[in-house]
Formats: sequence, C-alpha cells, structure tokens
Amino acid sequence: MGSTLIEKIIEKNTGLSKVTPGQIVTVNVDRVMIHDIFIPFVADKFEEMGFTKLWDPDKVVLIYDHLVPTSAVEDVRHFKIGDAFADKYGLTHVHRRDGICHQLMTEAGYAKPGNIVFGTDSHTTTYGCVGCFSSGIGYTEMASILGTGEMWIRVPETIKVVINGTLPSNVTAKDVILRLIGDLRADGATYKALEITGSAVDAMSVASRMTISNMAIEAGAKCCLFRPDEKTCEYSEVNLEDVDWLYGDEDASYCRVMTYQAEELVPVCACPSQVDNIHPVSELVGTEIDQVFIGSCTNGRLEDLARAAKILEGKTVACRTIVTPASRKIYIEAVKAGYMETLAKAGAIITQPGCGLCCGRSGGILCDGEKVLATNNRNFLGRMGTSKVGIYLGSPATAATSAIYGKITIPE
Ligand SMILES: CC(C)[C@H](C(=O)O)[C@@H](O)C(=O)O
Ligand code: SF4
Repeated sequence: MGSTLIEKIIEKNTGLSKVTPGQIVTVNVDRVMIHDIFIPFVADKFEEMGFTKLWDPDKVVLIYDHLVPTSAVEDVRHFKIGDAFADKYGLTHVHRRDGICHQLMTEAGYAKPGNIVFGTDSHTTTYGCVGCFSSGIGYTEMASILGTGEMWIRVPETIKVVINGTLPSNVTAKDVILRLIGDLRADGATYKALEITGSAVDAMSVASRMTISNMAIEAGAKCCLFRPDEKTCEYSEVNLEDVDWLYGDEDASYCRVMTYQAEELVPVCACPSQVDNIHPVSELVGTEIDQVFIGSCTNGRLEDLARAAKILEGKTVACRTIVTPASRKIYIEAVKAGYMETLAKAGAIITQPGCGLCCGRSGGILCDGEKVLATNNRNFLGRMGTSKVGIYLGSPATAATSAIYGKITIPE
C-alpha cells in the first residue's frame, strides 16, 4: 500500500520503508522556530535539562514578533533573554523586527518541501503550504530538541480534502478553510494530518495555500500538507526533481476523504466566539462593525493587501480600519506597488509587521459591546480586547468591502 504525504516525509526522514498511523517514531528535526513569547521558558528548560550546547545552531530560528513593538515593560525582558541566549549558544538566525514568525519561516527559506520543522506556536502548521511537515510544540519539547535534534511523534492518520473546479471571484482560500473548519468542527481533525489537493488548489498561489495550512490547527490538525508543484519550487527555491519523491501513491490510505466543488463555495465568516461557528456572509449582511483588521500570519500577505487596496481604491472607510503586513518584505513590496498609499488614502491605519492586533498584544483592542471583522485565525473571547468584543473572521475581500460600509457586506 502507498503512503500519504505525511507518511512519505516520515519514511524519508527515518529511513523506515513503511510507517503506519499510530506508530511512534523518532524523527531528525530539520529546523525549529522559537518566538519571543516562549524564549524565556525554552531557555530556562534547556539549562534545567543540563544541556550546554545546541545540537545545531544553524537549525534554530529565533523570531521576535508577538511583542514587537513592546507595549508592556515586561515584554522587553523577553528580548533581553532571547538576545542573551542567542549570544551564549551562537544563534545566527535571529529576526528582531522582520515580521511574523510563520511568514518568515517559509519566506526566508527556513522551512522547505519535505522538511520536518517544529515551532513553539500552534500555527506552525503553516509551512505545510510548501509540503513541509511542521507542527506546534510546547517549550519543554523545544528545549529537548535544542539539545538532541530529535523528537518523537505518533504517525498521524490523514484526512484527504479534494477541492476541484474554479473558485468564484469573491471566494478566497480563507473562505475555503473556514468552510472546512465548519464542516470538520474545531476538534474534527485532532492529531490528524490534512492533505489538500484538487484543481482549485493547483490554481492557488503559495500564499493562499499558506492561509489554509495556517488555520488547519483550528480544526485540531497536527499538520496540513500540500504537495509541492512548480509554484512551490519557485517560492522555496528548490528543484522539482529534488522534491518529486513527494509525488504519486494513488493507493495511499486515508481515514476520511472530503470533496468540494469550488463553484459551490461562498464567502463565509466565523462568528463570535468559535472558529467553527461558520455562516455565509449573505446571512450576516448589515451587521454593524466598529473595526476591520486586515493582517496576521493568516492574511497579511501581498495578495491580501492587493485585494484590499483594489476594493478600497478611491473609497473611504466607514469604521476604524487597521492593516498589518505579515513581514517587512511584504511591507516594502506593498509600498512599491502603491497598495499602502491606496489603503492610507482610504483612511486605514497601517502598522508595523508583527502579531500586534491579532492576539490583542499591541494596539487595536476593542471595548465591551464592539464588533470587529478580522482576517486573522481566532475569534476566542477576549483575544482582541475585552471578553465582550464580538470577533468575526473573514477574508481580506470581505473585510475590505465591509470597511467601506461599516457593516458586514458581501465582498466584491
Ligand atoms: C502566543 C502563542 C503561544 C499563540 C499560539 O501558539 O498560537 C499565538 O501565536 C496565537 O496565535 O494565539
Ligand atoms: S499573527 Fe496571530 S496567529 Fe499568527 S503567530 Fe502571531 S498571534 Fe499567532
């Protein structure tokens, strides 16, 4: 019997000829990502475990993003500890103000097709967009990888998701993943690998696939993989011949297959306050909103800013609108393309790349009774201000169109 994508990656990594779901294996880790929130905990654990050197400093990436720029005095301590750890153990891959960790990991080429990567963040599933097995772990596990370069995992079962056809022009990857989470429910893919395929996926940019793999964790998935194609190779700067071992195996065995016809999908939102509370935008039309947020590791990429700028060109926003590019590189590209000027003229506030609003850490928080339409990945109670803020999650197209009216509106 053939192997699913995740099985292939684990087989190649371990040298085992066939692995099966449920089996416990030890893998060699290709790369790890630690961000500012967890570095103090990782650093403490690492020394508590008695390690005195990193297994491979070149494979460790430290990224400051959640606390950039700082908004509490205590945040600064995280940078000091991170800098001291980097100095002591010879870390060279340290990003102090370049953008959101998950954007940087593939953008800067740290996570490549076929790799196994772990990070101290739940949305580490993101790198599956390039066919990398990536998953979030806690700081104790991270400390142990830093010392050994190894990690145990239980081989996950795979759910195959097939999306064929052509998406309607106002339906984006964000609507696809929201719909999928609504169908799976928040725990429907717990510890399972998602494998996403089909002609609608082939037509998507790597950035769009990233939106999907990013949010897979909201259905509990261990990882979310896309088979690399020419677009992946161009993005990740690898040759197709070097990643074609990830192809084939029509006879692989899946625990579930879900099939969608792209033409039938519609713009949707996740309504307060659960990510699987999915409703078509058409049912929500007219809902008054106080704020729109376009950004995060889910939807702060160039294509998202381009979409928002196209919709807001020559318009004026009717509610507070905040736009955050996912990385410095995207920020610069968006400035060059004129998107930032268009968005600023429409009345949007542009912030520095980083997590910022997405986790309510720096700026853009709301008060009791207010509603926000946001492009990030979580609408949990209290995430963007008080626990009486209603967070609706939608695509950049839905967000930008709704900003014009100050009401939830079907995207253009
Ligand atoms: C702070 C971090 C642990 C958290 C995560 O793991 O997802 C954050 O990035 C988030 O999105 O809520
Ligand atoms: S942008 Fe949001 S979801 Fe992404 S890593 Fe930062 S806080 Fe987490």
